[in-house]
Amino acid sequence: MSTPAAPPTDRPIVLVAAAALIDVDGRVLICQRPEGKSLAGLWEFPGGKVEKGETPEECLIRELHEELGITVAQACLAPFVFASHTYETFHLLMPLYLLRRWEGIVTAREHKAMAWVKPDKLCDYEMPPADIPLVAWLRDVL
Ligand SMILES: Nc1nc2c([nH]c(=O)n2[C@H]2C[C@H](O)[C@@H](COP(=O)(O)OP(=O)(O)OP(=O)(O)O)O2)c(=O)[nH]1
Ligand SMILES: [Mg+2]
Repeated sequence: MSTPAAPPTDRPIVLVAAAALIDVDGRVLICQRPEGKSLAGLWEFPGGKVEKGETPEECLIRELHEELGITVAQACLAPFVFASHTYETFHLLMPLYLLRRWEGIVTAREHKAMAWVKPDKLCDYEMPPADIPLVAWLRDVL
């Protein structure tokens, strides 16, 4: 017997593009969300909401420049895994790309703090619930 369909909701699907920057020692960059924003204080992968008319890759190149001050070539963005998570007011769909090459010095321009973390230590940082499965994938692959 098939499961009855869930009743429709008006919860929008929000598309967010994010990147796991990986340094030469295999550490991953996470950034702490600033006060005054949703999920403040939690550690996330840099990135942001895909705007109208943008591809996820264009969005990510823009966001990484705004948030970290780096220049990224589209060819260096390697699609990895995605998060699909229901929050109270929206459903998050978030592709995560791996990124090992960029130009410029990574600087926390909009975040409260940033950290380069070995994959097996990411669990020491509180991250949004949507990110938990992504951390497991990174631990397996890196
Ligand atoms: N960037 C990012 N966002 C995440 C992660 N995990 C997670 O649940 N989110 C959520 C938090 C937010 O609801 C949404 C991203 O929105 P945001 O506020 O950072 O978007 P943005 O950078 O475009 O900023 P804004 O212009 O809307 O202020 O996705 C993550 O690892 N990285
Ligand atoms: Mg952002």
